[in-house]
Amino acid sequence: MARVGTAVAGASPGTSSSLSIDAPALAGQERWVGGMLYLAAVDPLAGVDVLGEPSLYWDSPQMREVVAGWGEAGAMVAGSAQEAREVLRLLSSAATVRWAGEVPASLPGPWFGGMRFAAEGKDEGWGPFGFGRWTLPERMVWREGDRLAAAAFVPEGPGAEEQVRALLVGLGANFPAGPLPSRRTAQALRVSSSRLDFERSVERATETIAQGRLQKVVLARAVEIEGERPFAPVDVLARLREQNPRCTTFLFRASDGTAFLGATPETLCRWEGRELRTEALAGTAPVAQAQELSGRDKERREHHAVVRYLLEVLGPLAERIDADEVPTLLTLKNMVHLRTSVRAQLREGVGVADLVAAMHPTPAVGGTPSAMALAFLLEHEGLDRGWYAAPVGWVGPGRAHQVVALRSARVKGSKARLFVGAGIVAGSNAQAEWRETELKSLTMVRALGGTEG
Ligand SMILES: C=C(O[C@@H]1C=C(C(=O)O)C=C[C@H]1O)C(=O)O
Repeated sequence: MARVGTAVAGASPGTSSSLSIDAPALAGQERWVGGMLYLAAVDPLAGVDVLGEPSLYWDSPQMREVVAGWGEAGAMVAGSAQEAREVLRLLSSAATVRWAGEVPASLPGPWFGGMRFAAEGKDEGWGPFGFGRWTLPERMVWREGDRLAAAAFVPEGPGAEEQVRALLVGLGANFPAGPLPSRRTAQALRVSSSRLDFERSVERATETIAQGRLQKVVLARAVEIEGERPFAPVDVLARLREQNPRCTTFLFRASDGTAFLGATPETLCRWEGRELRTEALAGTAPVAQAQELSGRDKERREHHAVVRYLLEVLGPLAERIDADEVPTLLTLKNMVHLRTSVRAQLREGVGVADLVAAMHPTPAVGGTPSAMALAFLLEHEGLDRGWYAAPVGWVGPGRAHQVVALRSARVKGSKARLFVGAGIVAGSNAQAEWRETELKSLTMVRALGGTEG
């Protein structure tokens, strides 16, 4: 059963969940009071200097969405994929916030969170994240057009509006006007990952593919990283957004403060009313080989597995689907991907909960046939992916933006566990796939090490 937790004002993640109710029972009711104001400021992340480390960050330059959040006014927890679907359905249909005073013209969220890639997992480090968890920040600051707006949320109850006003007064008076000052604290990293294990799994995958039981499977591995000093998530975020302007930079905090952060190039769904935007992103080469990428047979097969899948699963949910006829190149800092943009006009009543349930995991992170690929991963990958490669993002009434949590790491103190994967099809070569995952790891390694690279 999905649960709703309300936290006391000012509480940090981990002190929530005092109230436990059946999430669907909330539908149609207003349980939080929100208030807003505009700030004379330019960078939501700059709030770190007065509010401390944020509990969430979301920066999608493509959609012009930038949000930082502090504290937790409420949390919704899901213990399974079915519960995650219920929570997403609830948050995308019910107005959970009653606005006191001015109502924002547009607002990402206000619920932010994510879920696990798959149900099973043994890595205790993922424990505090739960299967799925979405939070309503106590204070959030976001870009609305050319201005920054700030909101505060408090559980509905006596005195709630006064509490909201007090929080807003504090935000308006103290929020730094300038951008986050750059704090370039480069540090040496100890990096380790088992090459032999990964290459063996790739070989096992190509054998299974040769036997005809699988067409594609995306194998991932973890990279263990240790810094000389504890990582400062804000500094890592600042570098991620600067170095990856075409990606969505994100941070979510678990109940014990562990950070899950990254800069992903892949959108799972941007949903608004009847409109859906999604994409197939698969097929990778170093920037220097960009011109050859579109012509490579192996890369094209990896890519087309995703396009076919999207058209197939979206078919029953859409009245109309438009996809690019040929993939284009998406150029990132040090690699290029094949990308096919897909837009759909959805059937009445289809929302983000249905989209996530139908689409995740796409063969960009799972494989084909999907069930076979997932069974293969469970048996041979030897990795608890946790929230890596899973849908993370924001949701609110009638709108949501979910990305695929790639190029990401779980960070606690001076330790980080980073995740990278690559699509395996017939003809894949273990050494080349290792090199591809090394390339993908650079996004996080550079940001954690504080280097420009
Ligand atoms: C699995 C990852 O990336 C995915 C796999 C890709 C590929 O195999 O070419 C490309 C982009 C992503 O869909 C990752 O970054 O960890």
